[in-house]
Amino acid sequence: MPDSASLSITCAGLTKIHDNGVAAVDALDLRFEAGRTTALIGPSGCGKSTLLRLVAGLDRPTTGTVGIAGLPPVQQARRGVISMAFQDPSLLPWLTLRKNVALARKLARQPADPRLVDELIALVGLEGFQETRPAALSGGMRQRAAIARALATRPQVLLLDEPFGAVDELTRRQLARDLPPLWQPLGTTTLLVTHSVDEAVLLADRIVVLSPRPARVVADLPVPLPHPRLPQLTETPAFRRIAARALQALAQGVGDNPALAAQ
Ligand SMILES: Nc1ncnc2c1ncn2[C@@H]1O[C@H](COP(=O)(O)OP(=O)(O)OP(=O)(O)O)[C@@H](O)[C@H]1O
Repeated sequence: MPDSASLSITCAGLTKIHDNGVAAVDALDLRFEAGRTTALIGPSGCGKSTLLRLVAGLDRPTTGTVGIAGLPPVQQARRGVISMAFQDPSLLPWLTLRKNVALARKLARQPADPRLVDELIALVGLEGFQETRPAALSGGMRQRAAIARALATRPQVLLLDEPFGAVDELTRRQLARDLPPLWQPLGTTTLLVTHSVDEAVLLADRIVVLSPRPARVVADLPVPLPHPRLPQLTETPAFRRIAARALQALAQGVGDNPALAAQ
């Protein structure tokens, strides 16, 4: 049972033209169901991060709206229900790993929960590094720390922007297996930006494929595979079929020959 109400996210006519005139997101109409995980994939520079920043309330739309359970993102962010983990994790250098993760709860005005903090650190494979400062962690370890920090508030909305970019392939697959069971019982609505089609299929219930800039929806694919998704699932025909469809849609979006992309 979810221990918090799930929140859906609705983008209506969402358009973002940056101050330099670059159109990053164009009239997107998308609804992300409460409690589901959606992977956003698309070519580099197509506007994925911009979309995530709009949903987080870090950027304002040029036109159109984002609603999280009907409220503007900024308002939901103030309630502390949104968590983010970005590719470039901004851990506080003077705090230990444990304190960095614990700080998230403090900032969200939630009571301290040392057991949860240590559980999350272990889950992302950083047991033994609780007292280590960020400078002594590798890039991939810092990214995993950022994921633990994002989960420490038990968020209702979780925004992950290429959170595994610097993590090695085996660890990525372990995280893809271990993380969803952590946020699913909370009813967390998760958006994951990734460049890896396999990661999208492993983690998500749905894959939205975006076109080159400005981002438009090219394909909207369900991922009807049961959880937990063990690493060996990537070798199964069902998995490969979904991954091939996502790749094909990506290639179609950039105007490539879909027959080639599917091979
Ligand atoms: N603050 C900004 N000001 C001006 N232009 C921006 C800003 N942020 C992003 N852009 C531009 O908007 C476009 C989309 O960028 P965005 O970072 O959203 O793409 P992305 O799909 O996340 O890229 P990648 O996959 O390479 O991380 C790019 O052309 C980028 O240069």
